[in-house]
Amino acid sequence: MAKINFGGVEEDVVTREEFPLEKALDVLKDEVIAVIGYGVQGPGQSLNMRDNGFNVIVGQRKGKTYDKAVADGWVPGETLFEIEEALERGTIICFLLSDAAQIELWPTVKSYLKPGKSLYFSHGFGVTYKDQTGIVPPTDVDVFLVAPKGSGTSLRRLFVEGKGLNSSFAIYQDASGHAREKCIAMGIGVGSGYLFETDFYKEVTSDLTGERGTLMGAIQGIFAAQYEVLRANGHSPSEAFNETVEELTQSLMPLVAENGMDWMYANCSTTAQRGALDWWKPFRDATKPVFEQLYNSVKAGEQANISITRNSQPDYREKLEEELKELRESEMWKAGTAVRSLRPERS
Ligand SMILES: NC(=O)C1=CN([C@@H]2O[C@H](COP(=O)(O)OP(=O)(O)OC[C@H]3O[C@@H](n4cnc5c(N)ncnc54)[C@H](O)[C@@H]3O)[C@@H](O)[C@H]2O)C=CC1
Ligand SMILES: CC(=O)[C@](C)(O)C(=O)O
Ligand SMILES: [Mg+2]
Ligand SMILES: [Mg+2]
Repeated sequence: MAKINFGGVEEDVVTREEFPLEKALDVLKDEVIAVIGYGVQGPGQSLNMRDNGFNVIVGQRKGKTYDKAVADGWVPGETLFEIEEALERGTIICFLLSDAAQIELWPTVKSYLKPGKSLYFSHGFGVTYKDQTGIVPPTDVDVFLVAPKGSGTSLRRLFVEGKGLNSSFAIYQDASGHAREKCIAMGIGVGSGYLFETDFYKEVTSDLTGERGTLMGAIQGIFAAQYEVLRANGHSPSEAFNETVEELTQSLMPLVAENGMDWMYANCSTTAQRGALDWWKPFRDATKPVFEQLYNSVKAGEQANISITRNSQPDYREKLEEELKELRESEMWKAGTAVRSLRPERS
């Protein structure tokens, strides 16, 4: 493992240099990797592994998603199967159904986990919240996770561009004595950038916090708050959207991604720098109590409970669609649609 200094804290990480693809292919040469579920992570991970030369099959129930798998080049009866058939054939079972759906399929999956097989997750959810999910793996299988830090869509896109998303990895159970190398080999296989180690509990608590926080929940909240204040003060939707979202995604965040926040600041006016340096701390202080409340709720298992309860309802898709529609049809995001349509590269 490479020792890297992260802001004064030394951590062991796995890079592609020290664990090259050839090594990963060798570690998994006798395995049949069965990706169960072809939603968001399923396609990204299975296609990347297939293109990397691994022996991969997909298990997906019939329907629209199955058809998508066929369109992506998976061949029924050869590399694409009904779920139970894939579970039978696979030696590494990648459980990539939505976290709520995993509960329903678990008894089936469990019945195919013969000794010597491995169970792979991309989230610590099912195992950590076992009191709520009932997911307790048999003791004679390896259990590990690789959690790409981003959407399966980006995992695939970046792979195709020759880049990679970073992933965490964790070993929950090492029955074979080889769980660790198998897990890291899977991490390399799915197209990770570098891999950092965690455990199932830390993976799920950080992930649930991040997606509810700065990655998705908080960012939308801050966008909405600023947009509303600008609109209430007479600014047009164009002006409010550009000043809240478009400039951030098109101009400033790519600079942050490239070289950090200070460098982005340094490439803005001295006026902007002065203001940003004065205001970031009040924003931190105003939102920190909300982040603390969020983390405590995650820690107490409340967020898992809400996710399971809400996402197990028979009409959850319709309800979800209504909430997404509320976002899509808000003035801010409708303004966004118009703004995007005017990007020079789209006309
Ligand atoms: N969406 C993402 O990009 C990320 C997801 N993860 C984790 O990866 C895992 C998979 O998540 P997603 O790809 O988002 O899943 P998803 O919500 O896209 O669902 C995956 C598949 O589950 C199937 N499915 C749903 N209910 C089913 C049932 N009752 N029986 C059989 N099949 C059923 C669907 O047909 C779909 O193909 C989860 O543990 C998630 O937390 C981790 C990182 C990012
Ligand atoms: C994309 C990702 O890693 C998330 C936000 O945690 C998720 O989709 O669960
Ligand atoms: Mg998540
Ligand atoms: Mg995540």
